[in-house]
Amino acid sequence: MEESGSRISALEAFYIGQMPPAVYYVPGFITSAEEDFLLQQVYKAPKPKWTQLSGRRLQNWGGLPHPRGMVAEKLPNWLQKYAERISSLGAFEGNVANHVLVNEYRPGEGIMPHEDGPLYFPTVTTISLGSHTLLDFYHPVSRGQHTADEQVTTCQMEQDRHFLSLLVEPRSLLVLSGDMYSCYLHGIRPATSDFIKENVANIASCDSHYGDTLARGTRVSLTIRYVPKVLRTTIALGRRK
Ligand SMILES: O=C(O)CCC(=O)C(=O)O
Ligand SMILES: [Fe+2]
Repeated sequence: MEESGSRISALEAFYIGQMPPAVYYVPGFITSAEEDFLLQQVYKAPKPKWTQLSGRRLQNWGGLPHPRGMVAEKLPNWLQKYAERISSLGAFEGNVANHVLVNEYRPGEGIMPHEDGPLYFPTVTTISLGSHTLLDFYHPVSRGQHTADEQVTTCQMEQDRHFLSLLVEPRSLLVLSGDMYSCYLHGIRPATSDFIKENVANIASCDSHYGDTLARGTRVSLTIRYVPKVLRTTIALGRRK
């Protein structure tokens, strides 16, 4: 489908204003039956497929992104279906997502503020399963020259750089592109519950309200992306006649 500038026209009805461009939040993107099925597939994966990190564990599907190019592996059908469905909305400018990270966070776990970096096409799409979470956005630490004065130091502290959050509910699709991908950091605090404050930019699209406290359960996220640089290592074999 058409995309104009950094906006994704098929998702325009789900655009979240009052934030830097561009955030799209689609509640109920998948059904409960699809959610159950996807969770079953995630937990069916062989144990070595999991990588344990401090604060979460993950599965990598599609190959390992690398500056010289990713040795691509075919996505399993249960992920390919969603890679195609999301790509057909125009999320990757006509390309089809070829990489999925599955992250599992138990209550109290999270992910440090980070940027997703240059190995991916600068749009990230996330389906959430099992529980909500609160995704926090941060201004980057300024790279300008500073004297070691106390006020500057304070402004660089994590809580001062946090400017907005998004509530991501189970079964939702979140799409971040443009400046929201390239200019800011995102992270998830290692908390067991979330208090919904005025800085939750998409609250009008959610089932919850300001002032609610939401207990976290185990959340599994599917982060579906497009890695443009792929090594075509299988071509020689494929051409043999
Ligand atoms: O679980 C999420 O929604 C965020 C995951 C994330 O930021 C990442 O994998 O880069
Ligand atoms: Fe990320």
